[in-house]
Amino acid sequence: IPTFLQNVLQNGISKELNTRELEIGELNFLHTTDTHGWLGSHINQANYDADWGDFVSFASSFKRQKVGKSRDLILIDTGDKHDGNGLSDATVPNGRISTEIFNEQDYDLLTLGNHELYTAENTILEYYSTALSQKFKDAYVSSNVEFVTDDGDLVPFGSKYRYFETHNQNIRILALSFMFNFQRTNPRARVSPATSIFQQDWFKQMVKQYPQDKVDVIVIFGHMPITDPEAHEINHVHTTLRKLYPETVIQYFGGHSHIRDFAVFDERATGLQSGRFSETVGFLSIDKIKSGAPEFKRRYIDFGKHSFAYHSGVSRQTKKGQDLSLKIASVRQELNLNEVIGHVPTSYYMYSKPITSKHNIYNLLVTKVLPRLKSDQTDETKSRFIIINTGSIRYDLYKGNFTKDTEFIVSPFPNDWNFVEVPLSLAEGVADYLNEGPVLYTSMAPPGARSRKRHPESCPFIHDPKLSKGYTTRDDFGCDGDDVPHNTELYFTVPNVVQSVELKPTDGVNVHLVFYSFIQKDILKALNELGETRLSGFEHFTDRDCKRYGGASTKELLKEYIRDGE
Ligand SMILES: O=c1ccn([C@@H]2O[C@H](COP(=O)(O)O)[C@@H](O)[C@H]2O)c(=O)[nH]1
Ligand SMILES: [Zn+2]
Ligand SMILES: [Zn+2]
Repeated sequence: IPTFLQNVLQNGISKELNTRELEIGELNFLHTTDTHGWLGSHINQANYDADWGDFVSFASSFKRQKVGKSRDLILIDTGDKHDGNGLSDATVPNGRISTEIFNEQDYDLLTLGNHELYTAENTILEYYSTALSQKFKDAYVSSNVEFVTDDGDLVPFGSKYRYFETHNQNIRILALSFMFNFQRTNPRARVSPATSIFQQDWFKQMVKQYPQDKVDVIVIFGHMPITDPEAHEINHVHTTLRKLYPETVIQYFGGHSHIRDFAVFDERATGLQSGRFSETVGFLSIDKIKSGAPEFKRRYIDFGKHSFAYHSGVSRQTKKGQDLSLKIASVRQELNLNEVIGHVPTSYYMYSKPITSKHNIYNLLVTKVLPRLKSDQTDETKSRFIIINTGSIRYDLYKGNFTKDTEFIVSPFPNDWNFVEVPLSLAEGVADYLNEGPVLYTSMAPPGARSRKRHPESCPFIHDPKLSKGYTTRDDFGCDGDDVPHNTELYFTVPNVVQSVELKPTDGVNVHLVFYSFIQKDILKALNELGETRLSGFEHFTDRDCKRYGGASTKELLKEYIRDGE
């Protein structure tokens, strides 16, 4: 037994982790979200050093040792399982092996995220290997997403809802799951607005069959942020549900915005969101469920071996967990994810260094990496602007080995480059236009900024070099949600887009504006609005004016830059 666990077992406290026991209630939940293929642990970050085998072990030991036979535990995931790590992205199709590994966890409720809907192959894989699987056919719920069959028929993506009773306390649960209003689905799926389901026959029938007196807890889990200052989707859902179930306890589990978050909806309803990239396991408990005054407790557990051992009281993996960790290690070998391509001389950060810093990753991209882009479709004698959305970069680039895995971690998307030839006077306004507008898809605004509208005041800054760097979370219950205090990360704002500009002195008035096909609609909107105000007799640009630019993806360019050195 490691010394730290001996301390825990003898004294009930963890000096090393500086944490305290979880407050177990009648009904308990462990929640993951936005894992994005991070099933093989964070090799560079000691506090997130657990892999999926450790997590599977933890959930079963925690249930056995801490929850016991008199209380209940429900395990939930809220989607986004692709795009962000070599384990999912280095296979064809993307997720071929990581889906099998992920599905080893015994989830009671699970659903899909938008990353299961960008490509048809991911949607088909998710539908057949998970939603329809023998193991998850009851647990997989999606109330507002449908799958399009080979014949073009629309069928529910899993169950529309799930009603069940817990084993120990016989708590009657009614669970529904909502995807945010995602508009970029491939043709094999359809997402309807969440609130539209309240008009549908199956929903009305469900309310009739399971009215308030037959339900103890409503669980709404889905790929939708629990704090949504722009669209308020979850709040619209809550308003309707509360009318139908005025007294029932409602517990939300959200995702998509990648933050640790907890929100109080009313005295009988709260929501939990559990971060991203297997950095967090969210814990939530509800006590006094039938008293009319339920008590909610929440905690954000770091996805690390020490945290798991402390909270389960067991430091050894289960046989199943051990086998899974061995499988993950061998899949990583098979996919050559540890293959060293180059050396990163210093770390580059997304938001813990200002964008003007030479340690900021966007700064590195626009000054050193994007200028390496070469078109295989058009001449390159013209001046050019290369614009990328900051949301396309997903993780910090750490000092040390740059491996095959690193490529996918930093920039997982195989985005195509397109371009449009435009007057210089328009091109130079596009980035500012997009940055002054609303959030472009998910920008990589830092976690604090994404919940700041709700909590303008932040938690006390922790500066203790002995602690690991990480989150200091402010939520509706205050500042004590992080299971382990971290040395607070500094956050600087990140714009919607960044650009690399190459102006050639001999050039005419037209330039090439190069961008990811993913943001073409936004580029056209910017050009057309700027054109209308800046140029007389302006004619709108359309998709037909946008041509393929070709050339290597950002992930390739970054890899080559690191391999070649400065
Ligand atoms: O091809 C793509 C696909 C996605 N993105 C970026 O990712 C987010 C969505 O990721 P979540 O994990 O669902 O938040 C999207 O808004 C884009 O910012 C991309 O750049 N290219
Ligand atoms: Zn996500
Ligand atoms: Zn998402």
